Amino acid sequence: MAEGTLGRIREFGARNARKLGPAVSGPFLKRPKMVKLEETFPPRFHGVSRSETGNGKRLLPHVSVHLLPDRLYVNLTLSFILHIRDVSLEYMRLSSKMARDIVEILLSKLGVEAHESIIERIIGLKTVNMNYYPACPNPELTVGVGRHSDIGTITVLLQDGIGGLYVKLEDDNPQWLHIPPIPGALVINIGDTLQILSNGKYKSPEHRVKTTSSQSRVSVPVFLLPIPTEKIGPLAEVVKKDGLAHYKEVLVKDYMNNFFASVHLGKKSLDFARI
Ligand SMILES: O=C(O)CCC(=O)C(=O)O
Ligand SMILES: [Fe+2]
Repeated sequence: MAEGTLGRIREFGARNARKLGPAVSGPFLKRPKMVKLEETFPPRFHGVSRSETGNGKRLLPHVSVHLLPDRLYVNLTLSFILHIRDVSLEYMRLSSKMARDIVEILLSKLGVEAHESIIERIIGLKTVNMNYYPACPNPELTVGVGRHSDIGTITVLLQDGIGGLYVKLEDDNPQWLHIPPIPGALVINIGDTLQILSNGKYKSPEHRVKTTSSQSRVSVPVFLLPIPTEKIGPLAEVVKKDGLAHYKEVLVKDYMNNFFASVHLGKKSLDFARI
């Protein structure tokens, strides 16, 4: 399934990158150059988006196609994306089952009983992105995906064999560790939501993606997060043990809007909920 999914997306990306690039990057091109180089994520939460890349003159389409569950899919207007919709939704369905098991274990390690209601509350929304990063002749001119932590509860990431994903080690030791692709392995990321829920016990890793000059890369993250109208804050059981809450309760929608309102700035996104 994983190989099939990657293959379909690679083929789709290679075929459509040029078509998608100009279609989605129009408004983006009007921004000042510095912002272009810094900003790498769509300001919108769903739809088709692009990441930037460019050397000032020539735009190299660097496409990130975000597919969401049927319910929200209406926002996707480029109909040719429908060709890979089914394969990615099937992949999302399978991988979210496994992610749910991991979330249950992580909750139980916190001393929280993983009732159906809490699970639904914290991973009620599942989304899948299909990232196609074309090879960039001069990777130094592109950002790939800028440094950020994922905002949801947990992310299951499938990557092909090219590599380029880096995770930052401790804040006081700002070193970037390459996460090498391992055949058959998935990368599991804790997101900001789980950091908040666990009152900081689980930490969302800061990560970024660099492109290569010779080969395109495909990755498929499945994000599990609370629905936007949900509120998140440290879980009562954890706060009781810790004696105080390090985060305040926030509306998921507000957290997302704050995250997508600016360029990626590492873990600054968490300041929105920090006490
Ligand atoms: O492409 C990757 O390996 C990771 C992409 C990523 O960090 C994201 O979509 O949040
Ligand atoms: Fe990410």
